[in-house]
Amino acid sequence: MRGAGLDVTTRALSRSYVRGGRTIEVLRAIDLHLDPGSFTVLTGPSGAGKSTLLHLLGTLDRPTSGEILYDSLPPPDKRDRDLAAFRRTKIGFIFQFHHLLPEFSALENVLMPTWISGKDREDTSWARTLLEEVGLGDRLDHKPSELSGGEQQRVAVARALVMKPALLLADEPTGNLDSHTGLEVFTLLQTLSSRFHMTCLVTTHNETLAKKADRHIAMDDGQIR
Ligand SMILES: Nc1ncnc2c1ncn2[C@@H]1O[C@H](COP(=O)(O)OP(=O)(O)OP(=O)(O)O)[C@@H](O)[C@H]1O
Repeated sequence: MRGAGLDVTTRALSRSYVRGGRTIEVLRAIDLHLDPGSFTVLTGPSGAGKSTLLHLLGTLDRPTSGEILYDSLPPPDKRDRDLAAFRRTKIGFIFQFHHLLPEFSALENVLMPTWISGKDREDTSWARTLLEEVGLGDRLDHKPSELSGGEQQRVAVARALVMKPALLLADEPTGNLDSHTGLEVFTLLQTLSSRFHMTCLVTTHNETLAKKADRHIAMDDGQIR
């Protein structure tokens, strides 16, 4: 896997919503830098703006003002197709709920992003390697319902890595897991970030996990504290 994590910089990144004639400032002029290959945990109370920040960094949403630079460049914005390709090839996502497709096996779920990118991107041997990396080499043919919660989240981790992303965004990846399994999945993310030199930003409400990261950023009320 390519060993080049993405360098991510935000400048005065802001996002607000207008509701009932009132403007809600969810992110307030955030200046953030993620070094290539770094592993950072983001904590903060509910409503602090963590998910909103991850959505912006993942180009799933656009800032109201300010900018995000990836390796010093803005993301493509001229044509949505270019932006979708940028997102698909550079960024991996993991969410609290794994969103695996129930009709498909673990291996097929991992391959899914490659199918969406075009059949020529399919790389079954890489998908198998990833499932081995996450400890599921003997569960390739299992459907999600035949896997434990922790195993399902491991499949989601392998799926997030199949396109060899340079940036991995994980929004409460352990939020739905018991503390032991959550620690295992968190440690796995740290190991993979280091092995593949992938820039990682992980949100959690778990302070014990936050202490294990190289870097811990705390957010409150739309700002970094
Ligand atoms: N589409 C929207 N319209 C209006 N307000 C929104 C919208 N999306 C998010 N918000 C508001 O933005 C604030 C931040 O939400 P966000 O989901 O980023 O918080 P969070 O820190 O991830 O919280 P949690 O830890 O509970 O997941 C909340 O007050 C939320 O209500």
